[in-house]
Amino acid sequence: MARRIDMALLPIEETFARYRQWVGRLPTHRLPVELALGAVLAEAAAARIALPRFTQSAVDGYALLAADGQAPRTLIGTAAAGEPSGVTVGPGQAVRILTGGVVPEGADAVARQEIVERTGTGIVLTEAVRVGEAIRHEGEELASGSIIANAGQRVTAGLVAALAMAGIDSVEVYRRPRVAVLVTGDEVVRAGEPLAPGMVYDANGPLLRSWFVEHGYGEPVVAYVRDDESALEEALSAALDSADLIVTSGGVSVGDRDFVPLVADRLGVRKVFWKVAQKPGKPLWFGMREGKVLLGMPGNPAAVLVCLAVHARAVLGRLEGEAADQPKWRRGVLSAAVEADPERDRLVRMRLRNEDGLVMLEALPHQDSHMLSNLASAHALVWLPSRAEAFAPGERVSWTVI
Ligand SMILES: Nc1nc2c(c(=O)[nH]1)N[C@H]1C(S)=C(S)[C@@H](COP(=O)(O)OP(=O)(O)OC[C@H]3O[C@@H](n4cnc5c(N)ncnc54)[C@H](O)[C@@H]3O)O[C@H]1N2
Ligand code: MOO
Repeated sequence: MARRIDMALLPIEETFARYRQWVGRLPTHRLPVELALGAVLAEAAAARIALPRFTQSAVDGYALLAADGQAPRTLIGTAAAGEPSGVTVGPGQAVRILTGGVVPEGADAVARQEIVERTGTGIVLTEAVRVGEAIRHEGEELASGSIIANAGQRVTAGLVAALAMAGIDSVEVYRRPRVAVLVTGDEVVRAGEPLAPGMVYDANGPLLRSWFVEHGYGEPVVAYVRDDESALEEALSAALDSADLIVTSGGVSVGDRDFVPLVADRLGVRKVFWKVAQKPGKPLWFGMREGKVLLGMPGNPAAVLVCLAVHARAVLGRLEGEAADQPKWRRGVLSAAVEADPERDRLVRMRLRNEDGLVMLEALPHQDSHMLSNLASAHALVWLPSRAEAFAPGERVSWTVI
């Protein structure tokens, strides 16, 4: 079944192409490895030392020559972690060694303590050992100079550890973006305040702030703006001066008080696209001014969520120099039929279950763009391309983490 294309709405795939084309990378800087957590590497990181650095024992036991079999050995020294024995082991000799201790010259195996009996001045093995037993050899994991991570890779806690272990104390990374959030709407009231008729509690401020914090960008600057052209102009101008990524919520559709496109244009933000073939989040507006990105998100909270999970992720990846140009899509199987939309791709919040190795996805109720309550049970945001007929149980679909 061919997709019915609404020319006014940009397909989601095309938005990724536009971000790739328009959004440049932020400058790079050098950071101590631990401070680089969450940032993206701007150059490959190479091990400064071989790993293991020296041939060492994997157990607490005795370093010796395997060829002596079970003949008695005399103890001639001790090697603890960080304290090499300094002796050379010959036939009929052994060195007491602790896990991580340097294997002494001459020794070619370590007998773990459990198979050793102590005699007065020496030891006897209750079973023989093979050459190389319980030894970690110098360079067996990595040669000095091996590439541990590539440019475009995000630094995780595990990578911080791997870099540190290989003697890398600082890395060149892209600067993380500064984010400003503008929550527009005269009807928006902060939680805890009285709610006059026609007013709604603010969901987008808490959503946007928490999302950026949760994803490691720190506290964004959040401002609340009335539905007033000059108030918006002032706030947006300040945001463009201070942030790399500006996200607005509300005021981006075709209503009488939807001023974001107008004011953005007046401030010299060049529109790249407005309106995407997605549900929710259709009126998404994207533009650039001197490297600064403006994502004008709709006011409906579920539209904001979708725009964050799909579009903000893609834009942040470009700003931060990530190799991927869009969120990571995984595959799963629908456990029940789901309605399709003939004009817009649907982004549906679903519950995820693993069943015999398959990821099963089940759509949650309350998917409309003004509804958020199902987030308590949602794990996955499922991308259902626009088409006339419903999606059938068992169909394979793409999803991303929500
Ligand atoms: N004639 C048309 N009307 C609308 C269209 C259209 O194509 N033609 N598109 C609809 C779609 S789709 C969406 S999405 C909305 C987006 O409108 P705006 O971006 O201008 O957003 P607002 O009108 O300001 O707000 C929409 C909705 O969300 C509530 N809201 C706003 N901010 C918050 C907040 N911080 N926390 C909680 N809820 C918020 C607001 O009260 C509205 O109910 O336009 C449709 N209209
Ligand atoms: O695009 Mo709007 O978010 O469908 O309601």
